[in-house]
Formats: sequence, C-alpha cells, structure tokens
Amino acid sequence: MSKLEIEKLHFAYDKATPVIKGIDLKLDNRKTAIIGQNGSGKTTFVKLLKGLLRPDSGRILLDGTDLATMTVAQIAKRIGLVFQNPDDQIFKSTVLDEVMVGPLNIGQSMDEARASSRAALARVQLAGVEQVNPYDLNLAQRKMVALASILAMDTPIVIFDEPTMGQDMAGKAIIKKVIEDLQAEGKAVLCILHDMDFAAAVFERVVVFSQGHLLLEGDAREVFSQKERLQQAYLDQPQAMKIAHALGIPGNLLTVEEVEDALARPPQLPK
Ligand SMILES: Nc1ncnc2c1ncn2[C@@H]1O[C@H](COP(=O)(O)OP(=O)(O)OP(=O)(O)O)[C@@H](O)[C@H]1O
Repeated sequence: MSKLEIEKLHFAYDKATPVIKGIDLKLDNRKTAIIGQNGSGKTTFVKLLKGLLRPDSGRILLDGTDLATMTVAQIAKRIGLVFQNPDDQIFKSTVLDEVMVGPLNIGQSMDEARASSRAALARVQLAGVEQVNPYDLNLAQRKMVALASILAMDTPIVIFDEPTMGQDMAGKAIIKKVIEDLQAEGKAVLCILHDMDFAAAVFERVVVFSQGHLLLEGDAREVFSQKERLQQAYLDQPQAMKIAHALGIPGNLLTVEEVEDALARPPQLPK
C-alpha cells in the first residue's frame, strides 16, 4: 500500500491569513474520513496532497519521497483526486472521452484507456451512457463521471472531496461500495465529508479539522463519541449515536444497523 506522510504542513493563500496550520498526519490502511466545518481547510489540504498547491513549509512524503521533488505527471499516476464540483473536472463532449482523459494522460494506450474507462463507468452504474454528453446528465450523474475518471486511472491513493453531496440513497450505496472495493484492492482512501452518518457507516478512521488545525483523529467510534470536542468544531455526532444515547443504549453505536441489533437483543438485567 502507498504511504502518504504529512509533516508540520503550513499553507496560506494570503500570508496574513494562514489556512493550514501545522498539520501532521500519516495515512494508513484504514479508510479515512476528514470532517470539519466550512472553511476549516479540508479542500486546501487535499489540494496540497495532490500537488495542486505547494506548502509554505512542512513536507508531504509519498512513499518516502518529498512531493515537492515530483512532477505533476508522477503525482498523477499515484494520487487521484475527485473534485467536489464535477464541473471543475469535466470538459469533453462524451462521457467516454471524458473518463479516458485521465488514463490517457498517465500513459495508458488508447485500448487500455477505453477498457479501464468502460469498467470504471460500470462500477459507478453508468454503463450505457458512454456516448452521451456529460452535460446532458444530472449533477449526481456528472459526479459519478468524475469519480469514474479517477477510478480508471487506478491510482494507489484515491482522495474524494464530498462524494455524497447531492447523491440519493442509491448513489451513496454505489459510492460506499466503490470505497470498500478500493480498500479491498489495497488502495489508500481519504475522503472529505459533511455527512456524519456516511462517515460513521463507511470509514474506520476519522480526522477532524478545525480552523486549519487537526483537532482530533482516531477510530471512528472513539472520535464520534467525543461530543464536546466535536461541538467545539461545530460538528454533530452521527444520528444513530444520538438516538442510541437518547435510548440509553451503551457502546457509542455508529450506525442504524448497530442500533437495530442492540434493540433486538434481550435487555441486560442489572445484577
Ligand atoms: N483560492 C483561494 N484563494 C483564497 N482563499 C481561499 C481559496 N480557496 C479557499 N480559500 C479560503 O481558505 C479557507 C479554507 O477553505 P477550504 O475550501 O480549504 O475549506 P473547507 O474546509 O474545504 O471548506 P468547505 O467545507 O466549505 O469546502 C477559507 O477561508 C476559504 O475562504
């Protein structure tokens, strides 16, 4: 598995207003969610990881090599970033041509790019729309096209910026499966999310950003159980955990399924 290590990272768009303030983080083999209120620096952080912005100080090591010494092409083969807004990414006039851009850019042959792009479209349930103009699809579908274009590149690290925004239950289920399959394939997955329920249901590790700092990080259950610290970052606990607490169910449950299981068990009588 590819390793991404972030050391004492600092960044400001404008020197007077620092945005990333000394972040240290190592990606490991756990699926990792980044949460944090609007403007806490999440998107800026992942743009730094992808080499789209350069740190003011600190280092990002990709498998031990400083990202600052790598070319855009070298980074593109190793790190895929699915943008929050697909329209920042889409510019071709057919879905297939659009998805093929990334694979062709990183050196896949025409045949390889066509095959990997068709397979990626099938993974996001868009088989059959290859010849459609992406702008004849709705926003949720365009987000899937943008996701497919990154999947087709088969990078060892995949970063998502708000993949579930604007997706219905079916779309979220597709994204959940994609993320779980990527992990099963040995890839590192990092995902910015506002949806605490999705983060709790899908991710093993949660990183909390607050005003450019890393406020909390750890296993999802442990992080989401820290209600007061989350409130400090203007974040809420997952719905299932709040319901479980309201019902007096112990154990900091993360998902509706865990609550259902707890309710189905016979009550524990006090000894
Ligand atoms: N291109 C830019 N130029 C100047 N300032 C920027 C730029 N992009 C973001 N910022 C500022 O940097 C700060 C962090 O923004 P960023 O988008 O990284 O936060 P975020 O946590 O991803 O927010 P959101 O959840 O709303 O996407 C904000 O104050 C934002 O206004």
